[in-house]
Amino acid sequence: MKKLMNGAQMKMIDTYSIQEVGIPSLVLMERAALCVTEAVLEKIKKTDKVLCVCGSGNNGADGMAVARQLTERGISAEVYTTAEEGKGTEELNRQCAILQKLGIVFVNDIPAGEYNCIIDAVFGIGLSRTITGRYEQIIAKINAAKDTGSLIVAVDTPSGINAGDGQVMGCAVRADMTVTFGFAKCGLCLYPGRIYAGELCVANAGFADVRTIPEIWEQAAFTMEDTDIAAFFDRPADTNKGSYGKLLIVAGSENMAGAAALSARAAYRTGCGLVKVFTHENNRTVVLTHVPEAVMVTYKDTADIKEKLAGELDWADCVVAGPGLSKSDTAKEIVAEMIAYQPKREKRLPVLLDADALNIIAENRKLLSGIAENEGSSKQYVYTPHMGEAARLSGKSIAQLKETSCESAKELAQKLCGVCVLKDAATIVSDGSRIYINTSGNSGMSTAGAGDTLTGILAGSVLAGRTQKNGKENASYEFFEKICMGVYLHGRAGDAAADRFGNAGMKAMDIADAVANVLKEN
Ligand SMILES: NC(=O)C1=CN([C@@H]2O[C@H](COP(=O)(O)OP(=O)(O)OC[C@H]3O[C@@H](n4cnc5c(N)ncnc54)[C@H](OP(=O)(O)O)[C@@H]3O)[C@@H](O)[C@H]2O)[C@@H](O)CC1
Ligand SMILES: Nc1ncnc2c1ncn2[C@@H]1O[C@H](COP(=O)(O)OP(=O)(O)O)[C@@H](O)[C@H]1O
Ligand SMILES: [K+]
Repeated sequence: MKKLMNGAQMKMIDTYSIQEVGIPSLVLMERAALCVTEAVLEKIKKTDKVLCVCGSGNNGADGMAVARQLTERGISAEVYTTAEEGKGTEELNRQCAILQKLGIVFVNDIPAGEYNCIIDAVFGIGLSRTITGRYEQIIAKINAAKDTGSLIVAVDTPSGINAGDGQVMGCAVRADMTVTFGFAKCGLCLYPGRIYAGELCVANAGFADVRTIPEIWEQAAFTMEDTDIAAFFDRPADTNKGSYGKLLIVAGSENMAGAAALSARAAYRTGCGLVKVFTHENNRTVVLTHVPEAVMVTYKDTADIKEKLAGELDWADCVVAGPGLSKSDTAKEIVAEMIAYQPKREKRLPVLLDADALNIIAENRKLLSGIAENEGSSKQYVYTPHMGEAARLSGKSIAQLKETSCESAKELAQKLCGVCVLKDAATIVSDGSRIYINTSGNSGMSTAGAGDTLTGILAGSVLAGRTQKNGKENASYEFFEKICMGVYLHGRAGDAAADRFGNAGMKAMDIADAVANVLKEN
């Protein structure tokens, strides 16, 4: 697990390192700049010309230090700065004075086509308002240079991108690479900031260890990495299929079989012990053709559907409900029964609600209050809305949700009394307080059925943690973390499917099957 910081948290880390621990500001800056210099040297030729475009804050000071370090290495590096003499930060004034003594050239324009590489050091985490006027022109000139083939390397953040939410504050530099300090910033993992950042390189600038400072560490968002996968999906030798959980998938509707098949296949590929599909009788052949390992429980009409479902809920260790379910009266009855059933059970059943189950809830607020009354703090419900479904659940527009995705996921989790997986190109998971930002996946996953595979993978992830080497439930990971891991694994499976079939040609079933490859390789 890797922490992600916003601008304010990073500022606290900066201040703590300097004021509490006593690491001099210029030492941090020198190390930060060295990381940029090394990254640039890997990308350019000895004869290339570099221009460092520096603002009047410490981001600009970093840029000046980079100009000095490149000059030391024999590279032609010049500086353009917006800072008036003596009016920058203390560090900037120091860096500027050194450059003047060294005779480094200061220029007064950013001509397109003249420099092979431009270092964007206009704004970093100190960007505090919408960019207009002179700064807008500077950013336009950096982008124009990019269009003529200059390599653009951003220092800490692409200038104009909000480090917290990834939004463009008026305009922003389109970098080829961003060297960011200490921690990846949330805004460089969220869209559109993630695109503006280009290749992201997280550099160790020597900040003090902040793991013991809850205001920073506990509050920070996080993401998963490949190195986390093995621990979640550990499979001890002395186990049987019951050790990996019994999953009930309530999905599909009359002649809608694909969603159930995708979810079930993905669940098995994630390591589920036993998967039962509860669906309309007409779907039996299709589901079994794709997942012969599945157990089928089918219905033809609503006659005894409640009793049938209750029996299966008793059997299950986890339930997925909603993919391909439709909004028929039968589907509505199923969702209502599932919610009414929870308080009757001694042990709370993890219930993952997706697609039409969410639409049914959005249209019937009584169901929501049913959940709210019984859930308390147990948080066993997981909701997986895409932006359209989230708009229906929250009453916000899709544009609003995208601009405030972290806050929106948090609010939805609170409102729905569970864990919200707000699906998008950068999926956010929240339990109402914590924020997970997903960094895996690709545009090939924008394909029908990709969400159905997510439900199976999430269930697999929840159930994988059931067993530890001693046969007891794995308490090392919280329910919320298991869901975050499922989201990460889904994206990695999408990446593996794209490696094999390409972004355009891959399809949802490829994602389901590729989970096996990802688990095998990690
Ligand atoms: N030891 C350290 O401290 C270390 C710091 N590090 C580096 O410092 C960076 C943070 O530096 P920072 O805090 O000085 O902020 P920075 O990003 O340079 O911007 C502030 C300036 O921009 C201005 N401004 C803001 N918005 C504006 C707008 N829309 N339009 C116009 N102006 C605007 C703002 O003006 P003001 O609001 O004061 O009027 C101020 O002048 C960080 O990202 C990293 O690169 C690393 O070297 C590690 C060690
Ligand atoms: N560009 C992308 N990058 C990363 N993940 C993506 C991208 N597009 C879609 N996804 C993921 O694929 C899934 C699509 O789900 P959803 O929209 O519910 O599809 P469907 O309803 O067709 O099954 C989500 O988990 C989403 O995060
Ligand atoms: K910058």
